Amino acid sequence: MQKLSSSQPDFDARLKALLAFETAQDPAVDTAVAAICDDVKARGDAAVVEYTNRFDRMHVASMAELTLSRDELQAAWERLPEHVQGALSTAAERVRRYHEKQLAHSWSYEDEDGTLLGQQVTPLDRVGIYVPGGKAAYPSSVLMNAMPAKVAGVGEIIMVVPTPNGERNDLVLAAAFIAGVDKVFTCGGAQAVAALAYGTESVPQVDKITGPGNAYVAAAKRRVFGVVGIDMVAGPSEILVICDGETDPDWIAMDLFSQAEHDEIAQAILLCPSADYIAKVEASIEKLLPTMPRRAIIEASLGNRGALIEVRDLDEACDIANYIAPEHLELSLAKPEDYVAKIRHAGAIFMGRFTSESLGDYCAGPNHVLPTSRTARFASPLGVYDFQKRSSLIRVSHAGAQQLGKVASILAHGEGLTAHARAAELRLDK
Ligand SMILES: NC(=O)c1ccc[n+]([C@@H]2O[C@H](COP(=O)([O-])OP(=O)(O)OC[C@H]3O[C@@H](n4cnc5c(N)ncnc54)[C@H](O)[C@@H]3O)[C@@H](O)[C@H]2O)c1
Ligand SMILES: N[C@H](CO)Cc1c[nH]c[nH+]1
Ligand SMILES: [Zn+2]
Repeated sequence: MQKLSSSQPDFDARLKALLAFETAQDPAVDTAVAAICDDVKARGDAAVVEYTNRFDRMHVASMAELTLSRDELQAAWERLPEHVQGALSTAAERVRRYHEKQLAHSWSYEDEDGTLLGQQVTPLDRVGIYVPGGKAAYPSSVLMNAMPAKVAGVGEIIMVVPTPNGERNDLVLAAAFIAGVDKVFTCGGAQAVAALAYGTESVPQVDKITGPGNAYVAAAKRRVFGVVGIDMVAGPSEILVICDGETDPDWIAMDLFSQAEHDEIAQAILLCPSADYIAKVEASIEKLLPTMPRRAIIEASLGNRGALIEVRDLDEACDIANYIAPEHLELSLAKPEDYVAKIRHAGAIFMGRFTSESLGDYCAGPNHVLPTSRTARFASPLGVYDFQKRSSLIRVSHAGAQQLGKVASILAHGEGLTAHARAAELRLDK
């Protein structure tokens, strides 16, 4: 794992190199994804079945074998032990309650002359949610995608999830059941994204696709954007921890592991003003790594893209955090409230020593689908707003047409658009 110090003369260049990662910019991935998407568009179900057999090592003959009804989701729920049902329900309820606060409502106002202006908010008709499943199963991602869609009032939720080797995960299916998913297709990757975007004989075309995934999924979402809406192009998971040097170093090591274990190209970084403390975290990492079932992934991730960075002070740590714009930022500090206002760019901010990022991944309430790869500079967590859209409302009164008609006429003539001008002028009193 790299060790850096902000006082190194070439620190800025080193930090830039550490962060360098562009989702789905690999031309080989783009080429493969383009071919898969075009094939699914042309051949529909047959192509989805072929690619699923190839990439997920399955042996199905038709799309029917990749289709799950609500009854099958319910059966998965009923197979779960009671304490697991309880945990899933608690998480779902907390996620629902948080997202209800995000619900936007229609609004309007009237000018003095009776002209009405406003915005009508409507849910999307049908959305597709992508639940990753290549290297791990993610029931929590089912909740994080489906609950905001449900709260928004989306008419139909179609979920896709790969089941490598044909192994279905009851927790994932049960989460889909309690979240109110309407239909599940057990396929993933670019072929699933293309099926949702273009529609096939079995998969209904959706209006928007949300959810994280690997480079193939990201490239496919980027490719189909425009045919359908997408939430974001998500990259691998990231965590940035700012610590004052007083948190148990084992806790911080495990928090870094928690995102590193997602993927060999996930990113985990610690910023701390104390070199002694950094050495303690390093020792904790060495001690704890052999105890981790996903040790190989964690080791690769920390080796590839992890770093322990000594900073001058906590203010500088906040400046660096704003540059990194991480997906997850832990403020493992005595008084996180003193620093939170200094953070302008982060997908989610976890405040205080007891707030491990992992609680946010599962059950705190806020969404865990967050902007990655520095996109928190301009993007926000997945939310109810991603499943609602807005139409402007304009109802001009007779009196309003007199005033607005004159303004529009002048501007339309200025643009040389006579029909626009005449349409306004025809409504002026003679
Ligand atoms: N941001 C979040 O909220 C969040 C949540 C969970 C996971 N993640 C991230 O999502 C990613 C999940 O990736 P994953 O791989 O586990 O699952 P995935 O479902 O994204 O990808 C699996 C699919 O990739 C396709 N694929 C694999 N190799 C291919 C190849 N050579 N050619 C064409 N297609 C191929 C297959 O179709 C397979 O079904 C990880 O990076 C993880 O960190 C993010
Ligand atoms: N940390 C992931 C988002 O980057 C979400 C997740 C799901 N399960 C565990 N973690
Ligand atoms: Zn996670």
